Amino acid sequence: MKKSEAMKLLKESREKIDLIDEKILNLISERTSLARKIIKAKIALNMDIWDPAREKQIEEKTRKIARENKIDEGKLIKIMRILTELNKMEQEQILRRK
Ligand SMILES: O=C(O)C(=O)C[C@]1(C(=O)O)C=C[C@@H](O)C=C1
Repeated sequence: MKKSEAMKLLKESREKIDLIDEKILNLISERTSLARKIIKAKIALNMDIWDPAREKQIEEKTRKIARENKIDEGKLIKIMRILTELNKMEQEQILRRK
């Protein structure tokens, strides 16, 4: 590959990554907003914040998607765990404020 081609490829790929990162971060914000709604339902239904069966479902779905896309399963699961942790933390904060 020529140096000029490589530089173009790097620049274009990084621009794409910037756009994807923005989308990911906006989706994470959207996901977190849903957790703030869910806590209201959980309070009304007298449910715990932690739902291990639901988390298991998410883990299984993540494993499947990781395998289909040949991405490291463990790493993808770690990302999803961070997202569920973020939501549980948000829900706990709302509960404490009540
Ligand atoms: O589905 C719920 O009950 C949620 O509160 C959302 C969520 C998640 O982030 O996906 C968070 C905590 C639960 O343990 C399970 C799932």
